[in-house]
Parts: sequence; C-alpha cells; structure tokens
Amino acid sequence: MGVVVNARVTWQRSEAEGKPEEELDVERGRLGEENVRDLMPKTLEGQITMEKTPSYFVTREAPARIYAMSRDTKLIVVVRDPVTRAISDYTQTLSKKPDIPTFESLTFKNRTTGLIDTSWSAIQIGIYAKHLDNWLQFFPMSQILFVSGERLISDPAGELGRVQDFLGLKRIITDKHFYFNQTKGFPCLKKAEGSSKPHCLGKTKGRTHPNIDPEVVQRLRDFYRPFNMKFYQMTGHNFGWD
Ligand SMILES: Nc1ncnc2c1ncn2[C@@H]1O[C@H](COP(=O)(O)OS(=O)(=O)O)[C@@H](OP(=O)(O)O)[C@H]1O
Repeated sequence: MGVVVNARVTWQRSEAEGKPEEELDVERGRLGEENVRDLMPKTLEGQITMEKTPSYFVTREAPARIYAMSRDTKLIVVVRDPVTRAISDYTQTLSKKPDIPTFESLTFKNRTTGLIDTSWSAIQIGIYAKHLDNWLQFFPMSQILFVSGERLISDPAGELGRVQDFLGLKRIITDKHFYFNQTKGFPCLKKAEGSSKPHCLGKTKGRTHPNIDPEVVQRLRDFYRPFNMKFYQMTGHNFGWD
C-alpha cells in the first residue's frame, strides 16, 4: 500500500522520484540492469527492498531484466476482476483527459459485430494468463504471489498475511492494524509507521466508476472468461471473477 509498517521492508516507489511512471519505465529500459540497482534505496543486511511499478507485469522486457538483476527476486502482483480493472483504468484516464470517447466506444473495434479491441491497453492488461506466460519463461510460480484485489478490500489483514508468509516475514500486520473508514468506503491503516494518525490511501484510489452499459459489461465478461479460467489453472487459485 506504499506505507512501510514493517521495519524489515524498505520501499521504493517510482513516483517518489518525481517523474511520471511511464517516463521512468522508458528511462529504466535505457539504463540497464546495473543502474536499476542504483535507483533502489540502500538496504541493510536482513532487510527487504520493495519496488513497485504497475506496468511491470505487462511489460514484455521486464521479466528478462529483473531476472538479469536478481533471479531470486520475489514478485507480487495485485490482480482484480479484469472487467472492473478496465473500468477503473478508464476512470483514471478520464480524470486526466475528460474529452476521451466513452468506455463503450473504446471497447469495440466494431460495435455491431461485437469485436473487442484487444489492443486497447485497458482491455489488454486484464488478459492475465497471457502476461503470466511471459513471466513463467523466467520465474517459477513459487516466486510469484498473486494478491486478490477484491480480498485486499474485504479482508486486508488476511491478504497481507499471505504476503508476509510469502516474504518469510513474521505476521506483524494483523486485523489490529486496519479499520473500515465509512467516508472513504475502504479499509485504512489505524496508524502509519512513525505517525500516530490513521492513514487512508489517497484521493486517486477508490474513485467512483461511471455507469457502463450492462450489455457491454456482459460482452467483456464473456471475453475474459476463458483467459480467467486459464489464469486460475496456472496459479492454482480461483479468484472468483466468473
Ligand atoms: N484500502 C484501499 N483504499 C482505497 N483503494 C483501495 C484500497 N484497497 C484497494 N483499493 C483499490 O485500489 C485501486 C487503485 O489502485 P491502482 O490501480 O491505482 O494502483 S496502482 O498504483 O496503479 O498500482 C482502487 O481502484 P478504483 O476503485 O478503481 O479507484 C481501489 O479499488
């Protein structure tokens, strides 16, 4: 969640460097593996450094680059229902560019035939099985943890429990760390490290989504179903999106 609660974990967030993530991704691509290490915070013996960039999972070159930097890297990916994910993605773009076409018109290559535009990134990113295939060329499943975005909201401590186990950390973060904030409509931390104040995620997390034509939503559900099934099979985990 971008807030360090466990002192064994140090955090690198790309936005913290003051540049848009896309720009940084390009820059990192040009920099080469050794220099990526230089961008990381200094880590003490026994500490874990985390780095988070949303586009890694869907970037073709990312698995090879990360493997070249450290083949022992543990990978954590938060996934949510790809249909909701696409709408959330669209909502984010809409907040920056209010003049873009409707979600419904961007979804289809041809609305009459119902042909979905899989080249639209909001749709492409949700084909998780395809992206995972790319990672499995370099990393075994045992080094990848998929966190359920839905459970991260309904049971944050439970999901964080899985993360801590995966990282070999003591379960320091428990139910006691969270409360449900009625105004925000999401769980928040009772207090962040070094502060006695509660901490919710920012205004850009948990935006209201626009209403989408239910027929379009259904068409997308049908589109994603086989990819979701494949993904459940590959991960051995039913995320319950269908
Ligand atoms: N605790 C809590 N508080 C607020 N929001 C929460 C929380 N847990 C998960 N979420 C969901 O996180 C979604 C936003 O994450 P992003 O996709 O923007 O993350 S990322 O930084 O781009 O990786 C965001 O998606 P939207 O609802 O579409 O805004 C939230 O649903």
